[in-house]
Amino acid sequence: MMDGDWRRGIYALTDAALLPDDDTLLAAAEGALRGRLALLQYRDKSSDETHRYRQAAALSALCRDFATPLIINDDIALAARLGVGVHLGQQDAAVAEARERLGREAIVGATCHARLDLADQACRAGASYLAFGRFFTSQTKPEAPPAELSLLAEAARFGLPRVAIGGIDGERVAQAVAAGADLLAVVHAVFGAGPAACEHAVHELRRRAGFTI
Ligand SMILES: Cc1ncc(COP(=O)(O)OP(=O)(O)O)c(N)n1
Ligand SMILES: Cc1ncsc1CCOP(=O)(O)O
Ligand SMILES: [Mg+2]
Repeated sequence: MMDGDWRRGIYALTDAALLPDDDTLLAAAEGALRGRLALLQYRDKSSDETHRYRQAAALSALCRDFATPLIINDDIALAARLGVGVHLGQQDAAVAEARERLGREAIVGATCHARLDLADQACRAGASYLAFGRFFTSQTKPEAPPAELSLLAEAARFGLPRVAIGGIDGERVAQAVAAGADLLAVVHAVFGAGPAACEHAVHELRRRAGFTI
């Protein structure tokens, strides 16, 4: 059981290609949670709602055991059904809609790519955190628009936690933190080596990031 601050630390995103079935997904997520995540995101692009609900509900129960917030990618209705947070990109529903449907306390994250104007809009619409990137080459989403790390310092003006995403691994995590990232959003560096390696992967990212608690 952990009861940490979700605003600073490692933010792991699941990946349906790396974690193709329920057992693998849950074993990997449990390992990552044992390594002490700040947040866990369920990211699954399939259109099978039954499959998505089943997996997200299982992750929600697991996250409750670790007192770690679960975030659902893209899908406000699924987040509302489970009573958890949501992450929205520029092609997804509006942050204001999520805030209205999920309530004041919910974590609502927003993708801002490399743009401070998008961060300003998300902030005004009630976002809980602002995600920037991709900062490095990403195996998971190579086509994501690139961003410079210097953007993170400029984004301090919004007073919200700043998430860095895209190619973050053990070699790069300290650079992202030094540039101003509060949360390091990671797919491959946590889930790329299989369920048995996830706990160590998160510990190692935390150590290299300088997160001591
Ligand atoms: C923490 C975090 N940051 C960025 C994203 C990307 O969201 P989006 O631009 O909507 O792209 P998809 O993830 O939906 O492909 C994210 N999911 N999480
Ligand atoms: C969803 C998303 N948005 C920008 S990069 C990315 C994927 C990050 O995955 P990885 O940590 O494997 O580069
Ligand atoms: Mg999206």
